[in-house]
Amino acid sequence: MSKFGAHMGTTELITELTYLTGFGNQHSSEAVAGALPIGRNSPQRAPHGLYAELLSGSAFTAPRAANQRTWLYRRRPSVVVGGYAPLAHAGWKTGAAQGEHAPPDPLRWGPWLAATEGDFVDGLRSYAVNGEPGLGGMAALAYAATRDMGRRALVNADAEMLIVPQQGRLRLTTELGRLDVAPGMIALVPRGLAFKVDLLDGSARGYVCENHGAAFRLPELGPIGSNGLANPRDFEAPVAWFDGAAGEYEVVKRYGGRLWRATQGHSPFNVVAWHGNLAPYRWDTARFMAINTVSFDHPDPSIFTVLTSPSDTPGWANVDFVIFPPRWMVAEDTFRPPWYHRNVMSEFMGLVLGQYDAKPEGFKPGGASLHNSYVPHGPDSEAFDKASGAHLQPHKLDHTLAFMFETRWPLLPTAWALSDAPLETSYADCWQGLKDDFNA
Ligand SMILES: O=C(O)Cc1cc(O)ccc1O
Ligand SMILES: [Fe+2]
Repeated sequence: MSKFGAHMGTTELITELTYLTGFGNQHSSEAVAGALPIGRNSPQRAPHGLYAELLSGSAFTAPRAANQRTWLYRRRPSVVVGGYAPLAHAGWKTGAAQGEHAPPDPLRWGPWLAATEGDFVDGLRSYAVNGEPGLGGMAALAYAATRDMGRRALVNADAEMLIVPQQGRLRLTTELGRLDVAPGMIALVPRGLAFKVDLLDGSARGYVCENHGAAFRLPELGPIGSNGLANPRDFEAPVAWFDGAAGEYEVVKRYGGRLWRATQGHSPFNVVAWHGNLAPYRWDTARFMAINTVSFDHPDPSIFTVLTSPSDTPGWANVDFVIFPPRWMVAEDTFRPPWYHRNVMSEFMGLVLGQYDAKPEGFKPGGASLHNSYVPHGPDSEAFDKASGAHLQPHKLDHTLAFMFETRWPLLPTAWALSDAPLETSYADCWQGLKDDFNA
């Protein structure tokens, strides 16, 4: 039984894997007793004949609160890999240079079904991109997989990867150990860490945010105080685990907005012990302590921020990860769904489960929408009529999970998103029924 008890509801999990808890903690883990050096990081000879290797997520001189690094004690250092050659890919795009012109229309896609068999890497498709790998920005992607990655690893040197499963449980094997991730949970893989995705249910589908900017962190809580929203202790990191099986491995590397591949004669998942505060995590959205009005009005969606990647301008996120979880609606004399709005920030949304209150029928689980910078949007006519006529009682929005990647830079849809993906041709029609009801 996992640490997430059955009482949490959305994600009855999975296996007996064990985890270390606490976002950003200084974790320590060893798969073999004595593999972790005590009192120093680089002894003349590391224990058990292992190699010491440092993985940093921040400049050495970053302020202590933002400093991230982990020491790995492994059977061979990751420099032992063959030469890289370019690898073609059907639809993984990153950076504004790989996007198309963004039309000033709202865009929405139905659930995507991959036409071909493939693993997690094969099944990545970018909906929308901005920024530039190495400098900042993000990409919003879909994934669909019908095969394990098996003896294939991915190293994304361009971006941290936030994975949002929508169908099918995943087993992530990372250099630091294994994580089981079900729909309703998310996984966060640090930039530059090797990992692979195997399928616990035979197939899987979901979303990915590639974050080219500052690493995701928990948002400040301000007047909320010292508890609430996503709580640090609910983030689970893996314990050290290594792959003993000999044989060839393919390493796929995202580097400079391009994909590369190399082969090596051993598994990259050969880390016997590690310690540090740069680690992959899983987190169950059912653990989100939602805060909202208990009087009136609809608060800004920033109240639902799980993780934020700040930019260099205070308050203007490179990307925020925001969820719309099950919650009670109690506002009095209030139009409860989102208001109509035009925002400077750009909003990419996905739906894991159920219905989203602003678009009860039109937005499908597995679908996606893009309301770009200054593109007007809000509840469709159906949602408006329902909410403005509703008898306002406490009401539970249940069996629902929508999310948003919100970024300060406009998102450019990709060629795939505009042509091959299930783009709706008349999305904007969902607002045409909003009549002029003015009566003077
Ligand atoms: O557009 C959306 O559906 C996302 C959203 C939700 C909300 O409650 C307020 C603003 C906002 O952009
Ligand atoms: Fe919005």
